[in-house]
Amino acid sequence: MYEKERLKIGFLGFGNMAQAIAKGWLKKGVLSGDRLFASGRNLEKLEKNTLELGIQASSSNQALIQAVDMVILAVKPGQIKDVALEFKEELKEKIVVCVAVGIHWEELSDSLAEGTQHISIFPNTPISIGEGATNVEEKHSLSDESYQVFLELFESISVVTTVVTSQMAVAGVINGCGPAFTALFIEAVADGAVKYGLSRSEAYQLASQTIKGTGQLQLETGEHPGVMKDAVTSPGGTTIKGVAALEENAFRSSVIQAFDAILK
Ligand SMILES: NC(=O)C1=CN([C@@H]2O[C@H](COP(=O)(O)OP(=O)(O)OC[C@H]3O[C@@H](n4cnc5c(N)ncnc54)[C@H](OP(=O)(O)O)[C@@H]3O)[C@@H](O)[C@H]2O)C=CC1
Ligand SMILES: O=C(O)[C@@H]1CCC=N1
Repeated sequence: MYEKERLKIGFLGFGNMAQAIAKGWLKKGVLSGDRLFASGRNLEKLEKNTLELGIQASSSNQALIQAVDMVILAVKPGQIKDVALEFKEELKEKIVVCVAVGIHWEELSDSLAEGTQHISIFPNTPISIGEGATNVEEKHSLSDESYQVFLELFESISVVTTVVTSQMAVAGVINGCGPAFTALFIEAVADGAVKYGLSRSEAYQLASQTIKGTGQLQLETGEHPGVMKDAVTSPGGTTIKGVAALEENAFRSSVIQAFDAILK
């Protein structure tokens, strides 16, 4: 029986994504540092990231797996299968959560022992402040009890969406790549404002709060984005002039082409 209060979680690979998840749990007080473990190839580099968070670091992946109940595989996609194969025996008794882009349940199964409880997910970086969006592959081999524990942990720092295997890639462009697209937009908006004399800090604050508020408004009202746009664009007003200029430069088509670039 897994109890959230006693569960120990290990990050095999402690880069950007693993740190974001750990920070989210710590920030939200879901888990304390003594329940979190991380392993990496270079202990000195690893400790730079673990010490400030109070997480225990190890240069041995094997020791990490043995010390925990849940293992989060957070190395690069190209390294996942090698790591899974190397520690196949040790992972047999654990809950394995794979965050690698493009490594779905079926694929990872080939590198793990039969019967291993594992699930593939696609989180995003805002999880570090408890505002993540996590796509979870529908197909998994966690027991009901393990799945409940997993869900509770990830729902505490993100909105969890169950996605069929064939749509994991497209959904992942929205939540996984989306923070980069959104950051580009924030930067561009600020550049526009700075050009006309607003300070960078004021521009970033205004831009980020406007994106946050608009997203929240859409989530809470379920309003069609076009209706939200219409509510701001008064006839002959200022906003429609800006919308027209953006469309002249194929704003929406540019975004759609980003999906083509990633998925084709
Ligand atoms: N960043 C993001 O927004 C998202 C990332 N992901 C997925 O998360 C995973 C990690 O990505 P990300 O955090 O960005 O990448 P990083 O390169 O930041 O992190 C990967 C980490 O794995 C470590 N590592 C490599 N090989 C081993 C090994 N054999 N044993 C232990 N540790 C090892 C690396 O250490 P070292 O540097 O010393 O080699 C590094 O710290 C990827 O699979 C990615 O697809 C998923 C969704 C979003
Ligand atoms: O670009 C990448 O490699 C991953 C996918 C989503 C975020 N980072």
